[in-house]
Parts: sequence; structure tokens; C-alpha cells
Amino acid sequence: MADPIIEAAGLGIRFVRNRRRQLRLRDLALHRGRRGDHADGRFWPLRDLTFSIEAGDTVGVIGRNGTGKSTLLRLIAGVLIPDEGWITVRGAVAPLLELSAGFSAELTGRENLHLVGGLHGLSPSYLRRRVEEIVSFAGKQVEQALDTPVRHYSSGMKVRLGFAIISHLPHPVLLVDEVTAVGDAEFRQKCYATIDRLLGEGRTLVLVSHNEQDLTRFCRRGFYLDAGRMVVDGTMAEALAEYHRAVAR
Ligand SMILES: Nc1ncnc2c1ncn2[C@@H]1O[C@H](COP(=O)(O)OP(=O)(O)OP(=O)(O)O)[C@@H](O)[C@H]1O
Repeated sequence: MADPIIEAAGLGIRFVRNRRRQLRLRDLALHRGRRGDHADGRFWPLRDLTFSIEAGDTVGVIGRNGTGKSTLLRLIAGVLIPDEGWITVRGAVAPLLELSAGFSAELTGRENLHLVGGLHGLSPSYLRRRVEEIVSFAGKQVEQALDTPVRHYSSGMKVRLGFAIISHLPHPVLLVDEVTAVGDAEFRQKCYATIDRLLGEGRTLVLVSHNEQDLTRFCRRGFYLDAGRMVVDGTMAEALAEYHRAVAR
């Protein structure tokens, strides 16, 4: 059998909160005299995660706010480096994460398309051949503003262009973080149709969402995270059931 496309063991990462900015009298009283992760602002948003994902798996990640879901996607994307354990991804990753985050405000839509596409490993000739298709996918407004600096784009236009670029990557691993929560109804339909098409091609999906319909629609498998730990690695229905039980407690 082929090796898993994503594999992690004992995976953990530590963040440091900016205590100067966040320090409050209440915190001072709470932490005085105590030495621990939180006392100096250091904490583990994710710890001790062990899992493997096979090519073609569709995994939904559920959990309360701030339990490390987006951090997990950023570790898979290679944007963050673990402090403990390891993670291996055997294939290129198309990250539908912060969709307009990589854009340079002073560059035009067209220039950003080449920049971001290039950063994700697409060759200039491949990009030139696909520009029309990508731009038409992004919609009329973006098409008309293609040679305007991105700082004049609305947030919806930036997200559309970002989605159009990333969804055209041929990469086998697709990471999606609440992308269907942004944009209007038409954009959402486009997102759904695109994700369906990409999954039909056998891509591997890791989806973070609070939208249970989306999770159930796209994912066979489910991870339920709580306080940075893996509580359930099972079917999507099992992960959702445990999450509901925890929320009701
Ligand atoms: N760069 C960072 N530096 C310090 N702390 C961070 C950083 N990024 C995230 N955090 C903190 O790490 C924890 C996990 O954040 P993460 O975004 O992974 O949670 P999440 O489960 O995706 O939350 P949500 O459901 O609200 O999107 C949170 O406490 C968050 O405030």
C-alpha cells in the first residue's frame, strides 16, 4: 500500500502570546508566583497529535473556537514548523486559507496572479495559458479590474481572485479553512462546485469549518479537537456527535 499522503506523530507547536499587550491586572493576580506555560505567555495550541491521511481521504476538522484547527492546517501547509514531533506531506498543497493574504496591494490583479501562481510553483508559460480561464472564473468585476492595483479591490474581489488562482493549482492536497463563509451566495455555489470537481479528481481534502452541512457534505472522516488535543479521529458523524456532546455539557 502507498504511504499516507499526510502523516504526523506527536505533533505539537508552541506559541507565545504578547504578554505586554495582553497583560491585565486580573492575569497578574492569577499567575503570580506560578510558573507554567501560560505564566510567561507560552502555550501549546496543539499538542501530541498523531494521525495519518491516505490519498483521496476527505477529512473535516471540528472543535470550539481557538482549539487549534487553523493551526493544524497551517502546519500541514508548511507555513508553521512544529516544536515537537513531526509531520510529513507527500505532495504539493493547494491552500484555500487566507485567500487574499499573499497579495501585494500595490500590484495589479494580473501581477498578483503571476506572483502568487509562481510562488505555488506554476511556470510562467502555464500561467499565461490559464490566465483567461482563471480570470473568468474570478468573475466580471475582477476581470474588469485586472490591471488595477489590488488595493482598490473590495474584499470579495480579492477572495474571488485568490480562490480562482488556488483552485487552479494541480496540487493533490487541498486545504480549506472556512472559505465558504466568505463571499456571496453565487461565490459559495462556485466554491461548492469547484470542491466537488476537485474531489472527483481524487484529491485529498482537509476542511476546517463550523458549518456542519459543509462538513457532512464533503468529508467522510472527522477530527474533533479540543484544547489542542485530538479527541476523535473517526467518521465525520462520530466527530460531530462527540462535539455536540461536549458543547451540551
Ligand atoms: N501567531 C499566533 N501567535 C500566538 N497565538 C496564536 C497565533 N495564531 C493563533 N494563536 C492562538 O492559538 C490558538 C489556536 O488558534 P487557531 O486559530 O488554530 O484556532 P481555531 O480552532 O482555528 O479557532 P476558530 O474556530 O476561532 O477559527 C488560539 O488561542 C489563538 O488565539
